[in-house]
Amino acid sequence: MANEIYGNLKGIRNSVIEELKTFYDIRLEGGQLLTSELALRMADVTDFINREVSVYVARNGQVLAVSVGNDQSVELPPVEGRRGASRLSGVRCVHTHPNGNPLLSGVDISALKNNRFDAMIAVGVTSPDISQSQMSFGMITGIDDNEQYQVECYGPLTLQEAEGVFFPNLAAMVERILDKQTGSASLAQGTERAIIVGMEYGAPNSSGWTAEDSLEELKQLADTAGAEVVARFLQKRPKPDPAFFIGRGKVQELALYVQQENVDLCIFDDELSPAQQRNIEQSMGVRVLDRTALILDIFAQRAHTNEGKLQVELAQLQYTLPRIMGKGLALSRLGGGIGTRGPGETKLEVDRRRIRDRIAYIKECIGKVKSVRTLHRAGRAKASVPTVSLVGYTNAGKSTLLNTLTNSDIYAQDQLFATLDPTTRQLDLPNKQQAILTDTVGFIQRLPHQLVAAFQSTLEEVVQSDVLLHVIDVSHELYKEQAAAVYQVLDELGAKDKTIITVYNKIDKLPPDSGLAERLSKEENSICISAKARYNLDGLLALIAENLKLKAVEESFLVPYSDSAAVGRLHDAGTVLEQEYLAEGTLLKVLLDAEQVQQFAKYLAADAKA
Ligand SMILES: Nc1nc2c(ncn2[C@@H]2O[C@H](COP(=O)(O)OP(=O)(O)OP(=O)(O)O)[C@@H](O)[C@H]2O)c(=O)[nH]1
Ligand SMILES: [Mg+2]
Repeated sequence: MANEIYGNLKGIRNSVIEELKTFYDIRLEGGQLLTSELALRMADVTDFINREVSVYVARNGQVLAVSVGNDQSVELPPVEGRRGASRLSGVRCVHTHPNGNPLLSGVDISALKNNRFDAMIAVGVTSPDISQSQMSFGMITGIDDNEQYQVECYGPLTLQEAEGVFFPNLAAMVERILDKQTGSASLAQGTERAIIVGMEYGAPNSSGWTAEDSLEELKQLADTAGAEVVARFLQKRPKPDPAFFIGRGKVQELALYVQQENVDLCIFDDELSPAQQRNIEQSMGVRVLDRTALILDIFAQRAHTNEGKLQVELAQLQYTLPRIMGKGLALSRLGGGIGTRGPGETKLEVDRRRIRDRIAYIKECIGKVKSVRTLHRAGRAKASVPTVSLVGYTNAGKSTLLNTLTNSDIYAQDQLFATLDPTTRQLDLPNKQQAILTDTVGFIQRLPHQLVAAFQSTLEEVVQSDVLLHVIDVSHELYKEQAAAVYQVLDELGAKDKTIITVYNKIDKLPPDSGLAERLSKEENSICISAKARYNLDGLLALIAENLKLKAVEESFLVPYSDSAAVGRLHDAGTVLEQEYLAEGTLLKVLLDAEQVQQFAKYLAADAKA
């Protein structure tokens, strides 16, 4: 029932019950943890009946239930969209202590843990002057080694100080910590209701992406992350607002929408500054992500290998560090009234140091993995097996192509960022030559630079390979823009000048009379294929072989039997195609890097064999 009063009501006057019912009309606006008004009205009743009064408040500030006495039988109406181990319940419990003690009791703390309340707030009612009442609150702030919730308590604070505590930031921060600790990415479970927001500003850009295209892609990213996009907003402005990015009026409009439609999450298409993100969060009272954070979130869900996880965590920490400092404002305000340096402040410094330590540690781990990889690569280079890497926009069909070319079965899906960890397979080329084919993470426009940096060691594989296959989904209307975005990332990686074969994929999806395929296949070093329909794969293999040959040369060497160690070295250096034992020595036909020929120059036997 909408305004039922729970608990033991025996002996309580009707007028008091009527007063309690009016608590349902109170709304905590603007993200405040508690208002003096609510606290004082609760204290007033408590003082009168000498029993505890509890009020349960949702994130949007609405009062969900009111109860009397300290029994725990309140049945809370379910709160939408807040489930999963790493999620708080979305409800906070405000209650009074008739004995005047403003601190949380052991019972309070277990109720906090058992119900996963957003917060447990106690108001110690000081009679007769209830305006002198103080409060404190506890929040779940982590999970310890025994998988028990850890709780931290703050206070006591005066009611005025309590009004200054901005709650949504605290709750969002705690949920992020819990996400980390339970190893679940923040969007992984439950479906969060999200709105997406884009802005068109400045001169129309030359890249060809409209703000709407980009927003459509953001929606796909949100889908991939597991959020449900319930609305999209696009604003045109001459330039971004320094404090809120979008216009302040727009922020108001969104805040209203978010409250009415029970939205959990607001995702911006552009990168927000830490201050903008904080300001918007404060005005809207929901979590705010930007494109970068969303992509990082997807990567966190997808990373499987140890290295991949480390790289994503590194990128996330680097993204979080400046933002935690921003968040500190909310926390340090807590400490404001208590001493010169409040508990929030010190804790924050500890957090920052922990993050820095962790960043240093992860960098070290990645460095170690990297040196092992460099060794492997050196081994391969010595064996002179040519390497070919697949690059391209996300969802272009890279993994599908690797599967068809190498009869493999790696994960390929119609979703963004299906592949995160590099996969390597042996590729047989028509001239009996072999190569190593590597599939990698897809690129996207405005790929977060933290990610590019974190994945540098993985992507080095790309930079080092002999030939790149740039896979392009020609059936996508923005394929040209996508290709340009890929070139930009390649440029960032220093791989723009490598030998690149342009592979126009998904040709089967083009209407037969479009003429596009004919036009594209005339371009230099390019080919039209369908990885899925297995169309023109032989042509592609031949083209790869041809490109590799440009780098490798076929030479004949005659090694005298007295120098037979050189035969072994030639086997190591290249691919031996033929070997014959003549009277003068061993004749070998070897495919090897042009640069390596010099090392064996004295054995060159250009005319030894017809
Ligand atoms: N019609 C058609 N669909 C294709 C073709 N190649 C790939 N696909 C589909 O495109 C989707 C994406 O393929 P993936 O191979 O996962 O793409 P990817 O480039 O590896 O993508 P990420 O790993 O997410 O960056 C899948 O649904 C494939 O079945 C093709 O030649 N024709
Ligand atoms: Mg893939």
